[in-house]
Amino acid sequence: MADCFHYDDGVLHCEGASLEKLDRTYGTPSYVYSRATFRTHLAGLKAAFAALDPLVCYAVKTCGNIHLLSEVDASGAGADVVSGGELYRALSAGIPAERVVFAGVGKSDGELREAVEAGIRSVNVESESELSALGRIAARAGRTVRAAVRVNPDVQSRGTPEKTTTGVRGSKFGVDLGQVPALFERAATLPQVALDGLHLHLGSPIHSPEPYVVALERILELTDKLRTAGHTVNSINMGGGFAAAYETGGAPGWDAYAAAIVPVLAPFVASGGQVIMEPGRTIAANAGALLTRVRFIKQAGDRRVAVVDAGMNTLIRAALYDSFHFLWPVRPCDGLVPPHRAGRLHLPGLIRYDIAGPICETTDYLAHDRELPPLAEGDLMCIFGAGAYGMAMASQYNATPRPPEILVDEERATLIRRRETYADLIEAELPPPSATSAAR
Ligand SMILES: Cc1ncc(COP(=O)(O)O)c(C=O)c1O
Ligand SMILES: N[C@@H](CCCC[NH3+])C(=O)O
Repeated sequence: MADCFHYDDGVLHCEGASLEKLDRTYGTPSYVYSRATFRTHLAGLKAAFAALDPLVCYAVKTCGNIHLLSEVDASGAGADVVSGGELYRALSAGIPAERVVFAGVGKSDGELREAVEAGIRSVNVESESELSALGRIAARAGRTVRAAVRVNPDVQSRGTPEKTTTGVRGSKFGVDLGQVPALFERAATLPQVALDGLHLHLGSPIHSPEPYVVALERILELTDKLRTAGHTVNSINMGGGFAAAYETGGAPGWDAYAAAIVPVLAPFVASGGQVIMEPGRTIAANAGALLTRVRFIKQAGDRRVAVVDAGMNTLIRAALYDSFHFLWPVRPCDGLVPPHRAGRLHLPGLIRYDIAGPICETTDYLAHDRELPPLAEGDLMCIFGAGAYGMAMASQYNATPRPPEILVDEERATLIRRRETYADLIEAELPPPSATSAAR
């Protein structure tokens, strides 16, 4: 998996752009993306699975800026969306509706209607009630909608946090295996719903191919059962979940996933079936980084704390899931450039820090106990692997404007989302009575 963030002459660059230079133009905190990495990842994943000729539907929730989505479109990939808003993003970026699949346990009537009217590739229903609602809405619109059932295959994956596991018994996601035939029976009574696919998503990240193999074998067995009962299964959507290397070598390559998964699905494809996949993290995580600045350094008991200007409002993953993000100064003192990215680097001269954000929450840390080159107030730091679920989960908590997003293409940097302002914080709020009467 390519990574275009590298040290050149002791200074961190994204492709050919120095992060110091980006800071001078855009300030901190800022999200910086490498177009080459994003593109290479889309192409590399597709190549690894070429034998299945899959429809790759990039998970918009991961990082949904329309400039990145237009890269997705240009690569020939589609979009996996989980809300009307994500559908709007995908269509706004030019992704054709026939390459869009729509998951989600709680779609509103309005969202189902938008999907039906857009004519998307598949609405992935997650309950019998949703299937009935889809039938009613499609009938009212006088349109036929293509659908799949999201199946809960009840497969646990080792190392996947409980908080991000979706495909185990009792989860709110999908329909238990045993209930799926009943949904196909029900769909047969809904003339406007063409139910012809099965969908699964085990969770995120799934650190090895084995859980996919187990889940897909169950799905293929179910496919046989459904076909024997006279139903049609034209597509199997294996969801997302491929890991990203937050530490050097910390994830299997796509070839390793493909080596195990392709043989399982090849007979289905040979029989005319289509495979769909919904990668997110594996595409975007290492295509993006968060640039932040050390504001203050303080001693708290026996801990050395560097307070930076990015916090859980900017990147919530560490505070929410205890996730690991490698971080390092943009111009490390004494040229202490990291030889690779890992939790513990044994270099002489490192000092142990906690990296805290400015938010008024006890969990607002980006990292604990990290050995880093000596930091000074004002230093620029880079938080790596922040392209996935970074900006997408950023908030205005503590009334903090969200950061800008910058897309780098070789030496050229383009602002693809501006920094929010204080005015953005109150933009959607109606004036309070006092302000209204004062204005009169
Ligand atoms: C239905 C669905 N598909 C795809 C994804 C993308 O997952 P990942 O970013 O791990 O590839 C998710 C998120 O976990 C999801 O919920
Ligand atoms: N948002 C999570 C993973 C869950 C993905 C959504 N189904 C993360 O930051 O890792």
